[in-house]
Amino acid sequence: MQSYSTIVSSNMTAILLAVVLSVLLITYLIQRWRNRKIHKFMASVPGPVSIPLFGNAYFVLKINSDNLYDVLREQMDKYPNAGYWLGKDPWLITGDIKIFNALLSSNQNTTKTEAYHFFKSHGMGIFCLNGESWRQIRKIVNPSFRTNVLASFGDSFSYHTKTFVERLEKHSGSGCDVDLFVPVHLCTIDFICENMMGCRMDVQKKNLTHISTNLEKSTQMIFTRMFNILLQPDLLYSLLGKQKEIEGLVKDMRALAREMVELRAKHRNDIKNSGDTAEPVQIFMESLLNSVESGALTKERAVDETVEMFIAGSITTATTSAWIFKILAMRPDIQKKVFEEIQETCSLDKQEICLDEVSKLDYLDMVVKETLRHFAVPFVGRQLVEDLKVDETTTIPAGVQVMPVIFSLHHNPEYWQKPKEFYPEHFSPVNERKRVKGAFVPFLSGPRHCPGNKYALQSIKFLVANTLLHYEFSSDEKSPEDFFNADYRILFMMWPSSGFRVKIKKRLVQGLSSLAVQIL
Ligand code: HEM
Repeated sequence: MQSYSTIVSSNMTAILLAVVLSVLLITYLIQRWRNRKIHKFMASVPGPVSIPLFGNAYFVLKINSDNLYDVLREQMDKYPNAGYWLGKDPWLITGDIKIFNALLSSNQNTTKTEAYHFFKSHGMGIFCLNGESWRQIRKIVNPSFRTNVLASFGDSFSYHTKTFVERLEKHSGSGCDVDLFVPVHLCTIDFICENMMGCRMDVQKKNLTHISTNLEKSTQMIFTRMFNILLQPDLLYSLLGKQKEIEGLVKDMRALAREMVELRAKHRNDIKNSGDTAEPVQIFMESLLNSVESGALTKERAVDETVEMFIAGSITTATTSAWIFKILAMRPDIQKKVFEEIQETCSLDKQEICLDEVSKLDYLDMVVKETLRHFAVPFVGRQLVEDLKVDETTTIPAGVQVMPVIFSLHHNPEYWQKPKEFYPEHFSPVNERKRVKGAFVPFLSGPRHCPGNKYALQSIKFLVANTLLHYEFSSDEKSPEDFFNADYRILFMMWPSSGFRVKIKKRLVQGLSSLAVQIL
């Protein structure tokens, strides 16, 4: 027979358990009631089966940085506009143009999802900031991309492109494959350092390849972390030694950024002391240092912003340019057309294509845009802080996290004649006029669009056109007929799993054959 005290103790345990369960149930019901709009909305959109408590977290568990694109593409095929519960967080993953347009034009819903915080390992700047801090820095950044500022970059593009052409020389004619990413990236880093920060750092001449390869590795680590729940807690990340590893990878890039802030600050002082009162061109670093002088920003924040601009401006333009060289190598027909346009449009006796002429290369412009259609930033993320009205029948409630999937919109057969092919004619003037607004958004649109969009197009076209004057590109790799279903990994943008390998040969065209030699 059970003693009195045992009976009392087991009754107490049962009561305690009932209280705990009741509290949990009541908390759950209150939460559910508070979030009833979200639950109602999530129930109204299709999506994969959700398991109680875990939701669709199993969907994230199977993702790693190598299969991220495959998993997302497969999900988008099944559910072009779907709700996912990732633990307690409601997500809408969408390729719907109406949602894109409503979200991107919203002045209220500019807050990025929490996953962006993992980029703080690079630096806590404009890319990760939200609210007032973001607005403040955006005001500093915007003037750096005005037309008069962009027009002042010609000499710098020319100087660093000559170095790039010179560095390719050792690879030309060998018949061997060369992966172009690092050489192109060093060149776009040189562009950014001079045009945004006002410092000629000559990373190509100093052969600072580790700045590029380390940035590739740290970015890969951040993307892996974003999609691996186990790596997300800061403490665990540090204990596993990952935080130290990433800090080691970004150390020299941050040192370079700090050096540029110091160099430019000294340059400003020297000018002031010399009595020169001429107004300098308002490049990015000038605006940044004005804010440091006025006390609006600390010097440490200026270093963070310099790092962000360095990364945002260099890796994206390098990926796009490297893609173009690869596409031209795989598609000699397109390469021939681009080169013929250069011959017809530019006065080659100067042995260089200047910025003005670059802006007249319409077919090259179409090739760049088609490259961005296929291989742009694949998706972005926004946390709704206010209800988002999409149309008369649909409002997405505050609290939902929205992931607009750009590659899905960019391959939607409703907007593209040959969605899976590489077809520059998608951007012919006739087709551009016919296209629905918002169907092509490699730089997004609205208040949080990419401020570097015009600079990006200008620098990519300058580099590609001037390189084509000297070299022809070829490849043993066949151009995929279906780019949508090819193999990619994701590092800010889409990267070919097979790398950016091409063969390079000096171009032998009458009147041009000696150009590379003269430039060298
Ligand atoms: C082909 C080249 C480029 C592409 C495809 C591209 C694309 C994008 C996209 C999609 C975003 C939004 C990211 C998000 O919200 O998650 C963005 C933001 C940004 N981009 Fe670009 N970008 C390119 C080049 C550049 C260049 C050359 C610069 C600077 C020189 C630049 C500076 C920035 C900055 C500062 C942001 C953050 C803006 C903000 O949050 O307000 N980008 N870019």
